[in-house]
Amino acid sequence: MEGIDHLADERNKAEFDVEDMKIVWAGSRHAFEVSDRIARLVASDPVFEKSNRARLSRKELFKSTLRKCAHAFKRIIELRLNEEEAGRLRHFIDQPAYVDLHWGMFVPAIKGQGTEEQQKKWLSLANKMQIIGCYAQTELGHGSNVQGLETTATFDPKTDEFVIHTPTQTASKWWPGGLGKVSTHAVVYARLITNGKDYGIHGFIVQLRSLEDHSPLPNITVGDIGTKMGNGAYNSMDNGFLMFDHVRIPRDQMLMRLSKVTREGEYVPSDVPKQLVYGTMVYVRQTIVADASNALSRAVCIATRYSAVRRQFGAHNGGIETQVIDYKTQQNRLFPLLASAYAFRFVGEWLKWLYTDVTERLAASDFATLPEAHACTAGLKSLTTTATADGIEECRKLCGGHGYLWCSGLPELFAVYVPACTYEGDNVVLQLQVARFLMKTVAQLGSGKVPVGTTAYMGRAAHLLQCRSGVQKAEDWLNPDAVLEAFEARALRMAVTCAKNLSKFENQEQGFQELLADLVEAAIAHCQLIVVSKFIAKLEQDIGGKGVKKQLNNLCYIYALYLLHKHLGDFLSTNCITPKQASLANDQLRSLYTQVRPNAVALVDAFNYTDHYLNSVLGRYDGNVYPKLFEEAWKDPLNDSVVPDGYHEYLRPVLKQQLRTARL
Ligand SMILES: CCCCCCCC/C=C\CCC/C=C/C(=O)SCCNC(=O)CCNC(=O)[C@H](O)C(C)(C)COP(=O)(O)OP(=O)(O)OC[C@H]1O[C@@H](n2cnc3c(N)ncnc32)[C@H](O)[C@@H]1OP(=O)(O)O
Ligand SMILES: Cc1cc2nc3c(=O)[nH]c(=O)nc-3n(C[C@H](O)[C@H](O)[C@H](O)COP(=O)(O)OP(=O)(O)OC[C@H]3O[C@@H](n4cnc5c(N)ncnc54)[C@H](O)[C@@H]3O)c2cc1C
Repeated sequence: MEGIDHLADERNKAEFDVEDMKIVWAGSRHAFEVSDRIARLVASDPVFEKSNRARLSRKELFKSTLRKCAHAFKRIIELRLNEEEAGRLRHFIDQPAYVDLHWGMFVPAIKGQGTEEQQKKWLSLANKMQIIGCYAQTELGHGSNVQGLETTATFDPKTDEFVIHTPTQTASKWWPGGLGKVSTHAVVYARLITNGKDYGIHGFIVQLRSLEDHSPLPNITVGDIGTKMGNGAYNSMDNGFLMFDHVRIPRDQMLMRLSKVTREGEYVPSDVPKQLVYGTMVYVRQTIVADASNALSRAVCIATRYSAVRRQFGAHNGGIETQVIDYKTQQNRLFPLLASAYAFRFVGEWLKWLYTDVTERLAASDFATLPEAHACTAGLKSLTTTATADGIEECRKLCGGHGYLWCSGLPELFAVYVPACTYEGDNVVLQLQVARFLMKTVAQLGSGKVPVGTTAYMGRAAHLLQCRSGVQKAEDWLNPDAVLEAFEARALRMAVTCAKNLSKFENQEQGFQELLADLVEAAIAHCQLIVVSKFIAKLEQDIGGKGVKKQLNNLCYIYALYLLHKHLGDFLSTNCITPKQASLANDQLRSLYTQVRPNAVALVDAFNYTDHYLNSVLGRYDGNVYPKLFEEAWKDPLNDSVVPDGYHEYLRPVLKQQLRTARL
């Protein structure tokens, strides 16, 4: 059956041009060509083989990760890959590794917080990987509460040095990726103390290991924090612990772009907002949003192809059974995830634009949009990672029993992805940041300050607080204004209700703590509005290609109406829609599922994933699932011998009843 495309019928049904959709998914023809070329390069290189990852011991997995990273670096140099191509190469190698933190956080932290001189010195080393760095912020006792970090950096004017110290066990750095076994350097976040005064958290470049023999430098204790969830999965990463015993570094290793300490030990505060010290987190949260669509689309691609291959029930007189993708229940679980993958793609594109815009403004000393950029990156990171992690698990269930096999690709994908709900800010803690931003915006309504950007809708409070949806028939739910109005009214009404409830408390902070759960829900409603509105905005762009826009339109309204259905309680209790309108939305949703059904396989083909990248027997491009499941089963070490190890010691005595006591 090798060489036969078992999904050919599905592909023939498609009503749009897949090649054109591939360009839309990639973002541009250029981006598509780069991704396509690099994905094939990785897939054809035996060093990047990954099908046996789960069977490796932690040590073997880690060593093979080091090998892959070194080989990737060699190929980048040999092929003279540019930054974009190198990034795609690391992406398609698809193995969490120290390089993610080196390129993803260490380098950006120096770029964002280092002076020009510091950038020149440290980036020239980091860019050539003559030093390897990590981002050491979280401590054993403090992760979310950055202000609560305990590590100290005390200035010693006698020697012009900072003394980096871990005063307690809870102050030990704990979690930084790449720290455990690899990094030679770290950007360490510590409390800056000079002239006996604590000036709060600042970043410092600290060398951890010898560049000669890799041993830890004196007074530094460093190691790996231990095995994490899942076989293979995130265990290729050396998340580490780190303790300093009065380690001295030169004063000029404090990242001084924002604030400084002079030779005399005087603290010179920054003339820009102090929150810019959190800038690396804003950057990474933005990349995590862009990455959510990769992970979700991968799971959806596997579940969609397999749902088209898999048949259950419905056979009459020995005929073939029904493809499980034809069951409305399967569609109701799968198609909203397909739509979410596209929605997150487009909101990720938009967030990248927002981040670039705020960065340019900051460079021109315009800080006005920083709070919004923080709220958007925090809220969308939280929203998209939660939905993606849940979505991957749903895809596993959509694949029935075979989804639970490691070779489905889904267990490992879930185990690698799920910590995204925690790292770079716990998802609840991040939504609370959005809630604070919303409460401030609501408080300013009526003050003459006009809300802008993603909160511009709040400026139409007079209308949105009292409007009733005009939807009268199912098709009305395909009207962008109707959908936007319902989402805007719901988000605003939830925020305003929270603000009203807050105002009943004398102590605002106490009130905030009391209302945390409602505030998170209001923040989620606001973030969902952002995603829906950016999908609708995408449809307003000039999108070419046969039938492409129609498909995107269907997916956009599936995303919106599915959310409406899922959060019906919000929409009904805030009187944004009536039960009748909710029922019409459901009718429309079912109709959209029917329209997407013949296009489903082509819509996941548009992700252009190689079989290597998917690493899934169930998600194979050719749909040749069953023989390949057998092949994988035969490869399992338990099948190396017909009679298992341990038979003579532990099975035979049981079977032969040699373990029976005399009494029995
Ligand atoms: C394409 C491929 C891409 C792949 C993508 C993968 C990349 C890497 C992959 C994987 C590796 C994972 C690596 C993980 C790394 C980490 O986890 S690093 C550690 C991350 N840690 C956190 O995120 C901690 C979370 N906590 C915080 O961010 C903050 O402490 C806080 C919760 C925001 C609270 O801050 P604070 O204590 O200061 O308290 P507040 O009083 O609430 O805030 C003060 C004001 O500051 C504003 N604020 C807060 N944060 C920011 C920010 N980041 N930017 C701008 N402004 C900020 C806040 O709104 C307050 O403002 P106000 O005074 O006006 O109200
Ligand atoms: C795989 C992985 C990689 C990581 N990589 C790095 C790295 O490279 N560098 C680095 O510095 N760190 C890293 N981290 C650490 C990560 O950033 C933190 O774990 C994260 O910020 C969450 O903090 P925490 O662990 O302290 O959670 P906690 O804050 O202890 O959260 C525990 C619970 O308390 C709740 N909670 C906490 N505060 C509040 C509040 N104010 N209101 C309501 N609820 C609250 C949370 O919602 C959560 O349910 C990594 C973590 C993981 C899992």
